Amino acid sequence: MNVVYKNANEPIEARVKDLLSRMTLKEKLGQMTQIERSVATPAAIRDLCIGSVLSGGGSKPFNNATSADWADMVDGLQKGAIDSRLGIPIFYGSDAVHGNNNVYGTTIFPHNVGLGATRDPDLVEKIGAATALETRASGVQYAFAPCIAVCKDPRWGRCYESYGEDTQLVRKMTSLVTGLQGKPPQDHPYGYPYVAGRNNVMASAKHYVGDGGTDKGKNEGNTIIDYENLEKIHMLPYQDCISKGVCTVMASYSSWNGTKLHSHRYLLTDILKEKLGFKGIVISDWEALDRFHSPHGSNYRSAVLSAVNAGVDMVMVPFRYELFLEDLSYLVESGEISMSRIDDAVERILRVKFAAKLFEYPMSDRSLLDIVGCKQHRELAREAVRKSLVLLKNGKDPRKPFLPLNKNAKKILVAGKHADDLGYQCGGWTATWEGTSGRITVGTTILDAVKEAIGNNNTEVIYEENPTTESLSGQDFSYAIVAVGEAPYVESGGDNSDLTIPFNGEELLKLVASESGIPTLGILISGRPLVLEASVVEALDGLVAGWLPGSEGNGITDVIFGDYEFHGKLPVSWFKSVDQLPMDSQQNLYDPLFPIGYGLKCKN
Ligand SMILES: OC[C@@H]1[C@@H](O)[C@H](O)[C@@H](O)c2nc(CNc3ccccc3)cn21
Repeated sequence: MNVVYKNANEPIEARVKDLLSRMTLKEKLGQMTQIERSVATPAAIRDLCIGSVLSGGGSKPFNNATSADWADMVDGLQKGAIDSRLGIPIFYGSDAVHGNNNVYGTTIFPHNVGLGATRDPDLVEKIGAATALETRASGVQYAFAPCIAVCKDPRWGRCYESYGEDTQLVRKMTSLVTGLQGKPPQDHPYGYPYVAGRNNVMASAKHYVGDGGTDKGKNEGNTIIDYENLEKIHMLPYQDCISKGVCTVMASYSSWNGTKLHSHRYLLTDILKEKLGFKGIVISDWEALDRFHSPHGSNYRSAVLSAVNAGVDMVMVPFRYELFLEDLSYLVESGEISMSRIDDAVERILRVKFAAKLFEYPMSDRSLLDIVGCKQHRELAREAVRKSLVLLKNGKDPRKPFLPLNKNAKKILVAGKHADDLGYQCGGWTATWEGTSGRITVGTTILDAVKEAIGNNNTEVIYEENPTTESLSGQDFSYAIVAVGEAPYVESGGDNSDLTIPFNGEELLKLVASESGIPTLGILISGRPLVLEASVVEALDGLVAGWLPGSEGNGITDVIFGDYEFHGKLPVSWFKSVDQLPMDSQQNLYDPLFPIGYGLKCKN
């Protein structure tokens, strides 16, 4: 007998209609439920017809779990789904936001602020394709990326997750969706979800809408702006993602003029689904419904009512899923949530699952394991690092450029807290949610890269994380490379209103460059512009914004030693003082230290 929904030759909409008609209410509500790995079991997934499982930032089977360990975990949960009455597969979501960064040994690409500095959408598309391969190798079919926030204020703790402050730049970088999902055929229907095949993942355009425009950059805050500017500044990148067939859109924790996005029917349904024609899934953010009321998690049924009726199709619960299902079931039985709303949500979920070919390929493809952290991907990441670095100063005298540095110098000092710390280089959303210090995965630090670049020359490389005038005196260094910057942070933990260089970074730059009088290149490893006193810039011979480059530190030495030319241009305005924030490059009063788009070349 031809069971339409099980037949891959049937049109997707026919499969959706057939499967929906076979589902009980309980199964439909289960599909709208996304739960966290730590509370997921094959039995619960089977019995409740759970639609999806996720790893919250850093949630993994065990420490240093490899891609194969992840694939074992995901496949184990998928078996529960396949054993359910109708055999509807789950999709497993993870924040693969700069590579498959939760997993040990994967390629870690520069965070989005650095990719914005490249101005290279083709490169970003390739990064998406590489990320998709390494993500699928771990069994994960769904990446919570790209973040297409237009970050208008660097005080925002998620500034580094944004490609920049300019809408048109962010629009170009939505090419990541095509890299992750694959390129839809010419005749692909507008707004319809698309995934090319097993080497691709579903993407999530986030966080809809205006997350990067909140007042004073407060994370999960309030974006105070009229609709015309909300659309012009923050919504246009969603149109680009929808036109590329993005499978999901994640709602923002933030509010628009005082109303939470997660309960905003006009923006989620009237605009996103109806006006913009989005046919995929609107997914909530983590515990977003628990944050509707105070105390956290209170009045939950009311939050479920608001969010689902506003247009949220799948809820990233992620822990209290029995309560979610109980409340949702009550609200449907009572008629406060209509069956047509439930059917719309479930149709969208099934549509994405059929489009992603999950019914045909529910299990991981172990043949992909060899591609994880492979040379080709690391070379791509190294290219991205090269192209992301922005040269802000090159010499105290324009006629005497300081860079490129001499690989055959007699004696080089490498210093600073960020010179030999892979975790700091990678930033947040790496190995753990917040990110950490140290050798957190496979990669090359700045110090490693300097030593590799110097090779067997007679050059002496001295490393001191925290030198003093005493330790430096009489050492006769040819020059110094001093890497300073931010420790990793994430979300509200990164909200910061003074934006000075942590760990006394400015003092160290001054100590090496002026007090010790060593010709010095400063490298700033940070997710955003930081305060640079004029005296510090003046004291330095060279200054480079390195952003959060990820695992391939060689990309940094490629350009500072002149094997490649600098390419990067600022994706954000570099303020003189935080009193100037938020900066607007369109205003006459615009008076940055370095303007958006600024970036020197080495050789001219
Ligand atoms: O990891 C899933 C999502 C991620 O995709 C979103 O971009 C991000 O907003 C997000 N945040 C959390 C967890 N947030 C959290 C905040 C405070 C305490 C515990 C968790 C999960 N997620």
